[in-house]
Parts: sequence; C-alpha cells; structure tokens
Amino acid sequence: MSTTTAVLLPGAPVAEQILADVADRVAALRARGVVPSLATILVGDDDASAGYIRIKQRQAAELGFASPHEHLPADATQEDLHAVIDRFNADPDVHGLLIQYPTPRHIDYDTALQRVDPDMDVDGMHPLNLGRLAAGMPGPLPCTPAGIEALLAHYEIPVSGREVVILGRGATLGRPLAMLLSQKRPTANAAVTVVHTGVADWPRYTQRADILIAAAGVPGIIQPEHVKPGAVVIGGGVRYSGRRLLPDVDESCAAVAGAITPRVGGVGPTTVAMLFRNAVTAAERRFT
Ligand SMILES: Nc1nc(=O)c2c([nH]1)NC[C@@H]1CN(c3ccc(C(=O)N[C@@H](CCC(=O)O)C(=O)O)cc3)C=[N+]21
Repeated sequence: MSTTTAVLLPGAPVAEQILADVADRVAALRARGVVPSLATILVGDDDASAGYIRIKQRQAAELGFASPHEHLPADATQEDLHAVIDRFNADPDVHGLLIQYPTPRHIDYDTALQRVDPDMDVDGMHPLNLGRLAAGMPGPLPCTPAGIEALLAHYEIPVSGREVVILGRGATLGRPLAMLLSQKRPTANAAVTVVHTGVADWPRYTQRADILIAAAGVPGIIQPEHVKPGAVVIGGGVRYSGRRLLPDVDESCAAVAGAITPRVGGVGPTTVAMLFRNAVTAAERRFT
C-alpha cells in the first residue's frame, strides 16, 4: 500500500459555488416571470442513463428549472428523435436541450446533435459551438472541460504559463480542453500538449507536466511513474463497467502527485454544474 501524500481536490465545493450562482440567476429570471427550462431526451431503456436523467431532473427542480422530458422507446427511429428535437427547438418555453448519450446503436447521435439549436446546446458539443470555442467566440462551453478549468481556478492552481499535458484527444474532453486552456485568459493561458496512446512514448510527455489531465477513458492508464513528483493530477477520463466507475488515474498516483482529484467526486460534479450554467445562460440570452 502506498501512502497518500497529495492534497485532494474534490469537485463538490466547486460545483456548489457554480450552482449557487446559477440559482441566483434562475431566481432573477423567475422574478421577471421567466421559468428557465432544460429539456432532456432519452432514447431506450439503459438503466444507467435513466439514472443520470433522474439525477439531472432532481437537480433541475432544486435550482428552479422546469425540466420537460421525452422518453422514446428503444426502437424509435432517427426521424422520431428528430421530430422531438424539432419540437423542443421550436418551443419558446424551452431554453436548453440535452440528448442523453449514449443512444441505441441504430441512432446516429452526431446527426441528431447537429439538429439541436446551437444556442440551446447545454452540452456545448454542437459542431458550431466547438467551432466557436476554436475561434475564441462566446458560446456554450463543453461541460467537462469547463468544469476542469473551474476546478483549477477554484483551488488557485496556477495554470497561466505552465505546462499542461492532456492524455487523450476525444471530442468531449481532450480536444476541447486543449483549446480552452490555451486561450488567452488569466485562468488558462497554458502551454498545452495533447498526447494520446497512439504515441508510443506518451509517458515522456506526461512526465513533464506541471498539470497532468487524464482524458483517455482507459482505466488505470496513469500510474505513478507517469507523474512528475509534485504535479497536479486531474482525472477526467472515466469508463463505466455497468455502474462501476473505472477512472484513468490509478489511486497509487496520490503518493507522487502534489494534488489530485479524488477517485469519486472529482471532475464529475463540476461537469453537471456546467450543464446548468449553460442552461441558465441560454435562458438569459432569450430575454436580454
Ligand atoms: N448529453 C449528455 N451529457 C452529459 O453530460 C452526459 C451524458 N449525455 N451521458 C452520460 C454522461 C455521464 N455524465 C456524468 C456526469 C457526472 C457524473 C458524476 O458526477 N459522477 C460522480 C459519481 C460517480 C459514480 O460513483 O458513479 C463522480 O464522478 O464522482 C457522472 C457522469 C454526464 N453525461
């Protein structure tokens, strides 16, 4: 057994702060007679997905959002899904829209996502919004990258001018996070390297990192020998085995890192908070 030396960086206090701000903004909208609304669409009967939707709906209610939900059967067609998206897009009382991922195999998620009104895209994953991010234009940010930036800022971990290495290049995390953390802003402005398992000597890169961000989705891929002593380690990538969370970062890394996100309750809570921040921003945009 290794001794834990690293400072823990839980996501809950970060999420709480973001959600307190969201709640204030929701209250301000409601005072003007606007009930912010985040619609969700679930296709099929996956247990884990249904569970996530319930969590989001409970949190939506606590924050004062309306959360209309459409549950399509597992054999719904692409056209059925598009019809529901079109209806929510056109509904003046709905401000944010989320299609729960993953969808059944016969559904093309990317095509459905492209049909969502980009200004209602609370995941920040519509190609137009990824384009806005690449161009430095305002728009909804992808939730996990935005949550990681907020987490680093909350714990006052210096990012500007430092060496950030991201292991993973996926569209939901690694790639947009690299764009975000290299932007010219006080909480970003880093020297960012994106590396991935297609690079045979990827540990050579991660060993240099002041801030190492795991975004590979390969359980246990980050081991202590991949971490520079004292580095900040952020576990972004996860896999699920049923409901069991399988993080990228092996727990033994805590013996080498200076600071590290906990196995459970790290980046996840900040991701969900950003969903609601995007939703309240979408509602405000309609009325200003
Ligand atoms: N359109 C869409 N948007 C999403 O944002 C989206 C999605 N689809 N599909 C599913 C994934 C999954 N996801 C999680 C967010 C937070 C935690 C989270 O907070 N997890 C806790 C608990 C982990 C556990 O024990 O299971 C943690 O990380 O500590 C987990 C999972 C959002 N997703």
